[in-house]
Amino acid sequence: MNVSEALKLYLVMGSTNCRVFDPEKTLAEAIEGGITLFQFREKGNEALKENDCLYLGQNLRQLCKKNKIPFIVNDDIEMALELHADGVHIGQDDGDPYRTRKQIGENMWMGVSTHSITEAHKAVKDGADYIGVGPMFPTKTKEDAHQVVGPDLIKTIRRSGLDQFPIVGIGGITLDRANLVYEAGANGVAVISAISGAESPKQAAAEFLSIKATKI
Ligand SMILES: Cc1ncc(COP(=O)(O)OP(=O)(O)O)c(N)n1
Ligand SMILES: Cc1nc(C(=O)O)sc1CCOP(=O)(O)O
Ligand SMILES: [Mg+2]
Repeated sequence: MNVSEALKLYLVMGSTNCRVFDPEKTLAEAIEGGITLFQFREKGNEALKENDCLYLGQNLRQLCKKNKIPFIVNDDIEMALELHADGVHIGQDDGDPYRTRKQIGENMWMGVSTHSITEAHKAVKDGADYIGVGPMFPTKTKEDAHQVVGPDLIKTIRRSGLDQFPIVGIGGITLDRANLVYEAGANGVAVISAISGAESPKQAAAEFLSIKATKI
């Protein structure tokens, strides 16, 4: 699977986002529903620490491996290497992408968060394999989220020369709004609460996929 295909339905999640089931069951259900990429993002006041975090990461990594879903680790490059992850995701304040690339080598994917055209072009120049663009809509999940940029920023980035580069929209994406992100030109949507907080993560994931299939 190449990066653009993997971005189609990207579940981002950690233990603090799982409202109905435990993280392992939430991920297993979402995989059954058809997610195409997973990011382990263990964040927030109640986040697991050290060995507990590593243990959960190992379990989720195993689940992804068994089901051939690429596994990305958020922020923590050491953990990504320890878990033999398929990639890392870093934000604008998470350190130098060149250094990250040196640490992970050429075989792991590097995703970079962006909130403007300038950041998008810099991320590409710095060697990102994909960019996350957000927030698409207001979100309560990330306390320190940037101001909303909306799907229009994806359209503008596409028109600015990055017409084929792998792009995923993130932030406040629900079943009702996903269509706007796909239509703006994203390869996919990255979702936390709309899947990990759903009564049925499996059904939620399947419904996201059906939107992509019918509206593009
Ligand atoms: C796919 C994707 N896009 C953006 C982010 C946000 O990264 P960042 O700005 O570093 O914020 P945190 O997630 O670390 O709080 C992401 N994780 N994934
Ligand atoms: C992790 C994250 N990054 C964002 C960005 O804009 O870069 S918004 C966000 C939170 C996404 O959670 P939900 O799908 O529940 O809104
Ligand atoms: Mg980060």
